[in-house]
Parts: sequence; structure tokens; C-alpha cells
Amino acid sequence: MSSLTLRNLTKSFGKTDVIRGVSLDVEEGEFVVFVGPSGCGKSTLLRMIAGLEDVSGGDLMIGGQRMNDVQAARRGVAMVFQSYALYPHLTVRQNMGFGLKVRKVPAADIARQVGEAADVLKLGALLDRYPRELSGGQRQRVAIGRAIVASPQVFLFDEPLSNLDAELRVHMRAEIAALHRRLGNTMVYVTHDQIEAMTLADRIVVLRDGRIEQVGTPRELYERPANAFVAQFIGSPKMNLVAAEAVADRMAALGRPVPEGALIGLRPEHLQIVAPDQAILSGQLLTSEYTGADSLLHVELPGGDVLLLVHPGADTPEPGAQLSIGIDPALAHVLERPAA
Ligand SMILES: Nc1ncnc2c1ncn2[C@@H]1O[C@H](COP(=O)(O)OP(=O)(O)OP(=O)(O)O)[C@@H](O)[C@H]1O
Repeated sequence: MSSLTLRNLTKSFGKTDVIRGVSLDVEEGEFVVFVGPSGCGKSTLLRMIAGLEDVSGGDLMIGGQRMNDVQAARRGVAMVFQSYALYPHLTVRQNMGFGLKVRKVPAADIARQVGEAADVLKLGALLDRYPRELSGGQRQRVAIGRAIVASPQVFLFDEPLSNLDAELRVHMRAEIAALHRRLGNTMVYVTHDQIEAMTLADRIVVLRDGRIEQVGTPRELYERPANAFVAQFIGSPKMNLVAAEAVADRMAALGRPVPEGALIGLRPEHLQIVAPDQAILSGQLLTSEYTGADSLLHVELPGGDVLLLVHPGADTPEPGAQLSIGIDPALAHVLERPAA
């Protein structure tokens, strides 16, 4: 039995269809991450699972039970919000225990459960502080602690790290991964952040316009994207797409013929500067972005398209240089041209 099942789920706000038939099985203990461009429906889908938005159509099952019409508090889920959503007039201890108090759990049990969650999240020394006396990272930890205390079947995270600075994000990301290993609960996580998605997810769900484009492990999505959209959405800097015709002769010579009319996907990190007889493309270096270990080269192809290429930073060529560009042909992706 899967922990969470979505069957042809739909959601409309008035006449606007936002979720257009999403089906997904999330296994017990799985960490699933929703990604997709702004407005594709990630948060709406998560809020439907949480019970914060009604379901317009389809079935929503949690632990084998249909939850479409079950109120949020009875679904066995706990949500962690980007904004933390802590009660400002309650201490950390009271915030974390609030849900149990509402459910009339005896005070001694609340104290024990809050204490355990505080241990896991190293919040013991902060239990008597108010949210205003905490840093952003500490507040988010309290919000996660509150979710743990609720002992849900499924944890839902809506961009929980977006308000934190870069260093803290990295730290909290590792904490969430450790928490998942420790608790083993099913987790569904919405993010804009590629690295969060790739590092946290057992499987990533790529959404676009209220539909699923592809579901797979981070590696499957990176190595075998189902279409040009996923190919360009997963991976950073994003995959180059060139017309098959632009590389067909050279690819054939290298033993990898490509079909006419297709798009060829070339990841910037797989391209290399090579000798002219090894090249599949050539162009002029417009500009380079030096970041230390690497430089991101912007190379203008004869037709005017710009190709991105990741190159060792210590060996960054000068703008204006003519570059011959090659790739291990096995790493080129053959993709269908999307319908116009
Ligand atoms: N209450 C609402 N009423 C009307 N339209 C809404 C409502 N909530 C969301 N929408 C619309 O639904 C679509 C999906 O919104 P949603 O917030 O789920 O997207 P998202 O993928 O989470 O976006 P982002 O990455 O920008 O947070 C958007 O077009 C949004 O304008």
C-alpha cells in the first residue's frame, strides 16, 4: 500500500484549471520533491494534500484512506511553511506543543514529545524563547519541530528554506536529509532549488502547467530526461539544445547518427574544447564567467545561437577566441522537437 496516492487529481479556481489530472504513488518512507516553473501548481498540489485547498476532481488517498473530504487536522499530515507560521505570542515550547494541547493530550505527554523533538533538532536551550528572539534558521527548526511533534504519516514542506541565507540553506538541507533518515517518514517537498531537489529526493516530480512531465530519481531525470522541457529544467547551467542538422554529419562520423528533425541536447558540463577534427560544433567565445574552479563560456555559433560550456577556470580562453567544441557522443541527448 502506498503512503500517498493521487488519482487523476484536478483543481480549478473558478474557470482556471490549475491542476489538470495528476496521478502519483508515493511509497511509504519515500522523499518526493515537486519542482517546476513558477505557477505550475506545485504549492497548490501540496496544499490539496494538506487539506488547505479543496480537491475539484479525482482521488486523494493517504495510507489507503480516501481523504478528499477529510479535514486537514485528521489527515495525518503536518506541513512546514516557507514563512514558518509560528505563533508570535507563544514560546518555542508552546508552539511545538500547541497541536497536542488542542487535541487535549495530557501535559506530561506533551512535555515528553516536545522534549524529544527538541533533542532531535537541538532546540533544547531555546524552548522558553519567543519566535522574535530566534534567527530565521532557528524559527524554521521550530516549525519542523512542531511538525515532528504532530507525528504525521506524511510530512509536507512548502519551500521551507527559501527565506534563509545561502550558508544556512546548505546546513538546513543537510538537517532535513538527516531527519528523513532518522524518522523514515514519507516526505513531500516543494522547492525552486535544483540542488535541494537533486540532493534530497528519492524521486523528483517535474510539473508544468498542472501536469506531470516526468517522475524519476534525480539520476534518471538528469541522464534520461523524457523530453526537451525536463532536459532543460533539470541540470544547471541548463542544457543546450541544437537542431540535429547542425551536428548530424559530425555525430555520424563519430559513430552516433542522429535523426533528422530532432533536437540534440548537450549539457554544458559535458562539452569540451577539442582539436578541430574532433569537434561537433565550432564558434566564437563571446564572454566567460569565471567562478574559480570553472568558467562558464558563452560561445556564439555561426547561426547566432549561444552555446554554454563549462570549462576549467584556470584555463579560461579570451573573448573572441575561435573554439572547436566536442562531446563524448554517448552523452548527447536525442530529444523530440516539442509541438509548436
Ligand atoms: N486562490 C487562488 N485563486 C486563483 N488562482 C490561484 C489561487 N492560488 C493559486 N492560483 C493560481 O494557480 C496557479 C498555480 O499556483 P501555485 O502557487 O500552485 O504555483 P507554484 O508552482 O507553487 O508557483 P511558485 O513556484 O511561483 O510558488 C497560478 O497560476 C496561480 O496564480
